[in-house]
Amino acid sequence: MAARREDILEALKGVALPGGGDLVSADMVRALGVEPSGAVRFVIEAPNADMARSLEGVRVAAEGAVSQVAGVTSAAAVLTAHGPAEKGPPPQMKVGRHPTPQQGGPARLEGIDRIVAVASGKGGVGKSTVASNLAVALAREGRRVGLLDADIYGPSQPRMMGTTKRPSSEDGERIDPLHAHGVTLMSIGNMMKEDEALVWRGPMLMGALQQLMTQVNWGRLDILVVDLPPGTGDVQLTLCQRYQLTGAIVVSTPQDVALLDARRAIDMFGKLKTPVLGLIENMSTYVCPQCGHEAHLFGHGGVEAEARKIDVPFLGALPLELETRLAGDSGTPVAAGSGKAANAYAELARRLIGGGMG
Ligand SMILES: Nc1ncnc2c1ncn2[C@@H]1O[C@H](COP(=O)(O)OP(=O)(O)OP(=O)(O)O)[C@@H](O)[C@H]1O
Repeated sequence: MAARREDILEALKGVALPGGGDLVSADMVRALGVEPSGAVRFVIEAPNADMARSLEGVRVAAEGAVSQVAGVTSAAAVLTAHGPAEKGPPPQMKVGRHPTPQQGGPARLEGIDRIVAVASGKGGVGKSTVASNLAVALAREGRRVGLLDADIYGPSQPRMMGTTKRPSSEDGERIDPLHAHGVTLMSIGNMMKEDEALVWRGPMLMGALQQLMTQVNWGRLDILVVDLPPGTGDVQLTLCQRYQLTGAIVVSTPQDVALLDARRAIDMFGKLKTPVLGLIENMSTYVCPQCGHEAHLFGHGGVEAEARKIDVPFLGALPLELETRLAGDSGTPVAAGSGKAANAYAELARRLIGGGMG
């Protein structure tokens, strides 16, 4: 039997804090993740470093309590603390902080009708390419579209959408997003130098995501497309648990290894009760521009067959072509122009709109 979040939280309610109360009533549990294998990970976040140091016994007790829950195969907890408050007002809006507690269940974002996540199991299958092109194609169909690059460790939307400018903030609290190709967009990449590395742990990532979702002046949107990092990590968990998503689109190449990872991503969305709106096969066919020969470098049809097998819609196949890559590198997505790929994206956008998902 799979471990249930409610049972884990119930067990954590039984772990008392030295000053009274328990981990759950004190709202100190963050990033609770349950792997399909039954492995459970979570963060215990103390208000300050001194308190965190005094809670080692509580951490061990929490791991012990969770490991007794039915379906749990292992439990690992990490202690963190809020950092000291920043001195004085920041000169510019700064993204990256610990998340603030959120009351109630997944939240709706004011003024945003739909939130659709674009996900993949494996890296490099073209998820960011699909997210940017889909956003542009939806905008070309007349929708009000936002694009949030939540690929916090490897943001590529500033390059793909051609917006490397730093967004401004009038009050150091709210961020004014950027605009390109008819899309309102925001990426953590716009807040960093291009070659700067982010060395953040789970809570900082979750705080950054929360800021990007709630502190950006998105305005009224028909749809916010969220470009997720590859895999099944903290950002995916936080997004699905904290916000009401319309659903997720999973991108894969037809290759077996990519499909295997895509299945894991689909399984994760199932566990998080986030609907999978459909699968997309990227890098499907390659037509030689010289001789017109059609080749299937990563296989062909695997994603459609998988969609049929797990009974989710197959949203379409996108060609592997040089133009798509060059367009992404140049900052004008291929969907902004005309041609085979642009048509495929337009069709995809219409299908989503027709199905009430765009
Ligand atoms: N259909 C396509 N035809 C040609 N090149 C493509 C296609 N799709 C994506 N690419 C190229 O493949 C590379 C990887 O794509 P992209 O960054 O979108 O993948 P990703 O899945 O988002 O990767 P990451 O793991 O970094 O999140 C990019 O250079 C992109 O231009």
